[in-house]
Amino acid sequence: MAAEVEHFTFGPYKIHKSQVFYTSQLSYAMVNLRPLLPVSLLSFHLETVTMEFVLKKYFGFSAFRPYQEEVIQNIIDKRDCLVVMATGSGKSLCYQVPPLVVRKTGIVVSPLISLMQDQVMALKERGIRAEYLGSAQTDRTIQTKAESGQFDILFMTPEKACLIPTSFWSNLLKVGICLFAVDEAHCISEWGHDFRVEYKKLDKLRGVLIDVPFVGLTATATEKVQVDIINSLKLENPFVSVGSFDRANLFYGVKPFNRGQHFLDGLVREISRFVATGGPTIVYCTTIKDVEQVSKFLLEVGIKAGIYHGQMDRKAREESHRLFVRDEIQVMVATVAFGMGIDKPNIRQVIHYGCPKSIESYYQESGRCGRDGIASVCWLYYTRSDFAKGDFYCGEIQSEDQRKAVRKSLEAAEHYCLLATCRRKFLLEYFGEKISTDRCGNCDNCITSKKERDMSREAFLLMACIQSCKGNWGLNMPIDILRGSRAKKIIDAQFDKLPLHGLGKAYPANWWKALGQQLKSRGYLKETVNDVYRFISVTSKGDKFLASSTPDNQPPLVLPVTAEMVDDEENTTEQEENKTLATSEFEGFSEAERQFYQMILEERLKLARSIGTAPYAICGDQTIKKIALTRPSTKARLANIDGVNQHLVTRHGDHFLQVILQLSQQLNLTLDGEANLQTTTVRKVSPLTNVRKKMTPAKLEAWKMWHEDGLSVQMIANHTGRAAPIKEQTVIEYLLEAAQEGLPFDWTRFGEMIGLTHEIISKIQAAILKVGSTEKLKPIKNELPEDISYAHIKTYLTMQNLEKSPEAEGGAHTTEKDELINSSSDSSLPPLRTHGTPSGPVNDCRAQNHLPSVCEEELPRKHQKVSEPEEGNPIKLKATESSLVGWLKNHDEGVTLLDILQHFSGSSEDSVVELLDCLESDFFVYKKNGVYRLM
Ligand SMILES: Nc1ncnc2c1ncn2[C@@H]1O[C@H](COP(=O)(O)OP(=O)(O)OP(=O)(O)O)[C@@H](O)[C@H]1O
Repeated sequence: MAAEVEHFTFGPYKIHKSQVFYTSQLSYAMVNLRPLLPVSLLSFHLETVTMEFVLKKYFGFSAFRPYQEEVIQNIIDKRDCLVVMATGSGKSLCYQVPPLVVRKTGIVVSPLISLMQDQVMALKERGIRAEYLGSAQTDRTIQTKAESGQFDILFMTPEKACLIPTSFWSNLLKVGICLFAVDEAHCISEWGHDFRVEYKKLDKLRGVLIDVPFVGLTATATEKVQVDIINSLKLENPFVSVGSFDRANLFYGVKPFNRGQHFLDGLVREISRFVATGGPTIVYCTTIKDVEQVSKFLLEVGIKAGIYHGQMDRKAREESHRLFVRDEIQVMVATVAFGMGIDKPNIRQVIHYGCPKSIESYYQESGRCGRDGIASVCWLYYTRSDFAKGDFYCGEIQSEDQRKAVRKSLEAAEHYCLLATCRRKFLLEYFGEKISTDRCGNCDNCITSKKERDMSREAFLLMACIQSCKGNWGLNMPIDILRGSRAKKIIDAQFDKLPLHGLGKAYPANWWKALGQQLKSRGYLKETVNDVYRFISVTSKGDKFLASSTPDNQPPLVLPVTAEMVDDEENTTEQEENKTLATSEFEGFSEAERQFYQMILEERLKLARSIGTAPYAICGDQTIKKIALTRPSTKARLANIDGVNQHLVTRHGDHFLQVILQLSQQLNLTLDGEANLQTTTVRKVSPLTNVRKKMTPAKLEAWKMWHEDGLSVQMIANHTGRAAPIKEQTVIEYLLEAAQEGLPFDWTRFGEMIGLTHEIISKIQAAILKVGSTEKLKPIKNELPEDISYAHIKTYLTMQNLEKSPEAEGGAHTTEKDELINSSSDSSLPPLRTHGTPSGPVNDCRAQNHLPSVCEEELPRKHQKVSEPEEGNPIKLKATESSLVGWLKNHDEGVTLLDILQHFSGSSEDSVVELLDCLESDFFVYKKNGVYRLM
């Protein structure tokens, strides 16, 4: 890292560094000098100041995951942090971003050399200056370079951190250290697994690294372990961020097995299926003997499998690791020695051949799977003898406390194996997380088929969906909706917006037809025939069933598994994992696009080989999928794809564009399509279940009281079942949140209850138009009369967000005054755009027959003034790089191409588009959902 400069010079301007704010806003200097500076100079400033810019530039992502921003901000503010988040949730970003924002070195202590090496490789591929110090480092100059601040991120082992001379730290402190992160911080605790004694000594550095925030990060820490980490690292008033442990994209399954030829044949068959679809697999064995045996079987059928265990020499282990991480071999058979040190995001299957020694290690090892969020599978095979290994695992452990902890963890692992109920629930509750549902729908126990079984949930879904179709269709339509079809007829009727859309993907169409047949024969459904058309509807018996059901809870409805269902269910059960992958992997892909995807994966592999890195370090599978679906023809469009960083565009952009063009021609695919990749992280956990997971019990309870028990907001607020009354405003917010989460919602009742009239809506719309953004409510409220409350504004915005037209949903009622206002409509106002839903079709009243007040034609004349200055502006502005950047700066919420063309009416559309293309490929401007924003 270069020595820190005191002043920045821009032509005649000299700015002291103190005038540059390291915040998510543009710097002081930029704001003041923007109109005078060419973009090439602005870039320097943009790069130094924004967290979002760092995220897109180096990582290619357009949005932080929920907790990341807070943790990063706290680190930048020099506060100690403890981050406990699921594997693959994006913890690393929390220590990777601050050094790039504040331009000081971040120190990261990591337990394994291989892990550090992989992370360094991936960071370098993003244009980040990263290195590591540890026994395997052969370059003796690294330490000297590091202490002069030449690296953004410096990894080191705990041993190195403790042994390195104090002069190293004092030199580095002079040039600047922005954080001291301890990754896999559970190693610090004797209560956790993987206890490492050197971790306990790290606290000594507190006295050396004064004023440097310490950050502990781990994916597996019970409350006890969290306390241990805080105490051991002496974290002072830490910002603690504990997220969900749920890995929703992972399927969990367990089977007992007997070691032997027969089982191994089956296992090899199963692995072959994954390998055929390009799904990297790890097989964890409990002994080296098993590693050798399983790999021998795999090699015999021609599967290239690597092995990894503690008795191999270091070189052989490293080579095995390298080949797997770089996609040169698809299967790794290993002992737990191949544990924390894998940073490969696209592992699709983790098999445990034998019960692991603790539930923590199982969670950690299985968690290596699907870190890129794509559906993946974790199978655990156990024998009863595995449970008797407690003494063996205790080995040489002296401490009685630790022996106890080891035994307890093994017991928990045994419990997990023998469980008859939801495995995810068990795992989450083990880590202290409560989930309100008993069935996740994505583990073997939640999907097991029987000859006769309770199909209440499926019946609920089908009947509710038929009801949503309002008796206007045959059985195929609701089935297609449940199965997530995006056929034209479904899009046209907006059935893809139904909360039920896609909830029935787990079963094929024939399965649903068989269920429909049964429900018909039992009087829950009826079919009427008109001419040659058949219409399906719910009978009064079906209505009663629906009335006594909630999305979480239905009265039992045990139905026989018919022959048609048996075939499908057996298939579903036996090959659940493959089906999940096969369907979700290529959801939304045409056959040609699927081929395109496979071919471009190959190209990425070749590119990675040629530059000596891992394919995932260039970009993740998820990004490759988006490329396969959009097939960008320009660097600007490539840069726009989530996961594409600046380094990739600069270094490999031309190569990628050439390959995309060539493959598109070869496969007869057009360029520049619109990606609609909603389902790449598809999982079998139903979204309704997720709703319950996301909503807190208090919110869900409020919604139930309102929706099911018909209570008023006032009654809910003062309900006697609650320890203390809550504010009515809070209840309203809870209810709006429930609507947002997709729970059934009666907008008419809600609108009436809060007194939302058309007149009020018109006023809110006009206020929004005047304020120009919906990001903050206060400015909107300030534009409105006293009697229009935040509840009105929030309700209106929620409906907009959910693309609910107040009229169609009955969310606003009409008063005489409303009619008067509506009759004085005017068509001169620009379309209303709300934050987050920039130009959705539902807002376009020419396409939809929705509430007039949502459309510009119907806004009252008195609001016309709002847009007059723009319209009446006689000066035709010309767009240049700096004028465009300057103007975008004032539109945080983004603008459409039309907005830009209207503002810069002195420039042609072609020249504006060309300018935008340049700005996009240079990472100044980012386009999302048709809206341009400054990065
Ligand atoms: N804001 C984001 N947007 C999109 N993807 C992200 C974001 N943050 C992280 N990721 C991706 O999520 C994946 C997992 O991230 P990361 O390796 O940081 O997880 P982790 O929590 O550190 O996992 P582990 O505990 O296994 O080390 C990576 O592929 C990473 O690129």
